[in-house]
Amino acid sequence: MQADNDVEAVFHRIATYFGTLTPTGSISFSYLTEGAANTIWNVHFSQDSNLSQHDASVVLRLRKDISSTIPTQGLKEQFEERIAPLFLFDPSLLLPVDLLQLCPAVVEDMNQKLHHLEATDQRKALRIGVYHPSFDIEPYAMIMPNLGHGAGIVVEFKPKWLAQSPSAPRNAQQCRTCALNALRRSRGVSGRGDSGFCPFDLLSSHNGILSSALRQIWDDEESSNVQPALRQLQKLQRQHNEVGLHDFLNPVDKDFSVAMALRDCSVVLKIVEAAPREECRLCIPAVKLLDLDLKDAGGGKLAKWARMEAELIEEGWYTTKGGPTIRCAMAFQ
Ligand SMILES: O=P(O)(O)O[C@@H]1[C@@H](OP(=O)(O)O)[C@H](OP(=O)(O)O)[C@H](O)[C@H](OP(=O)(O)O)[C@H]1OP(=O)(O)O
Ligand SMILES: Nc1ncnc2c1ncn2[C@@H]1O[C@H](COP(=O)(O)OP(=O)(O)OP(=O)(O)O)[C@@H](O)[C@H]1O
Repeated sequence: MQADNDVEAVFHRIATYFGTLTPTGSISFSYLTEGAANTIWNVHFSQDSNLSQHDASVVLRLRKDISSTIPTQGLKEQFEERIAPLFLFDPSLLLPVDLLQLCPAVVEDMNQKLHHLEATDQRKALRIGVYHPSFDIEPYAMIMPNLGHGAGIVVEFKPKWLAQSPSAPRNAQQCRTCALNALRRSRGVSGRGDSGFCPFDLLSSHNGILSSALRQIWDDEESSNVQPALRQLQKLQRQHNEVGLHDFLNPVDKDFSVAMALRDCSVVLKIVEAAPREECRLCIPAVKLLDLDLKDAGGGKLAKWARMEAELIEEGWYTTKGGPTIRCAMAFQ
């Protein structure tokens, strides 16, 4: 059957990724998780496969059929041209990402799995109803190492805005992230960008402040490896800082794609038991930045950014203190 042959061809392409030209056994995919724009799938090999030692060691990332995503091949080119050069100081912060050609049957199977997850209440309510484009429209996925594979635990957070918005009032008491979190909490909504701490605390030279922020995401004092990566991210955000209300309202000749990507990426930390003679109980051998896709200002995004910034300014979210649930570092400067 053609569909089986196609799936076999995908299997061979994934085997080639691992340097194996004659794979045995079979391959399957299981849903791992998803964000607003992409779904993430574990890659499994049957026990009798000569690739079984690689079971769940890589993931596939498929874009969703929404106006804010662009073809995966173009996304990869943009990443290589615009994002990778920003991280030459430490390329290990980025995950190696490759393109993988899928086939109609695999894409269809994954869409059916999303439907099944919905029918069995295993897909978050806010993600329901969005699937992948058909193979004709999007033949590629990204393939990359699974950060959750192997020993240790994985902790993830979004640092969001590590530089204040250029259009925040001079007398601001809250940073861009805390101001938006306060607005959203007042409306009973919050997303992954609300980690429960002020992003500036992540850059604090005061150990107690840093530890207390990080304890919102994992329950230990170890933090030494995290700040260099965050400082670099802050530096890059400052270099790409044309993201004020004036910029969004006057977008001609402006490019927000890198600036807004730098403000919406995730930090993933791998945490493992330290060797017995180490000072700390745990250590962080890997810090990675995920989801640095360039942001497309189309599809209503530009209007959203302008509206959000205008609301924060006009409704006074920058200038009020956050209240009992938000402790912004700016209010303590
Ligand atoms: O607008 P923000 O700052 O809330 O960021 C959005 C994120 O919300 P967050 O605040 O991190 O919970 C939002 O994240 P979640 O929905 O919380 O996973 C998306 O990352 C969204 O980007 P896109 O639409 O997928 O390109 C993000 O939108 P843009 O960065 O593209 O505006
Ligand atoms: N290589 C990976 N290994 C393990 N988990 C991953 C990997 N890549 C992504 N994930 C998980 O999948 C989630 C969603 O992935 P990703 O951030 O790429 O989606 P997105 O739709 O672009 O996110 P957003 O909601 O920010 O737009 C991540 O937050 C992370 O938990």
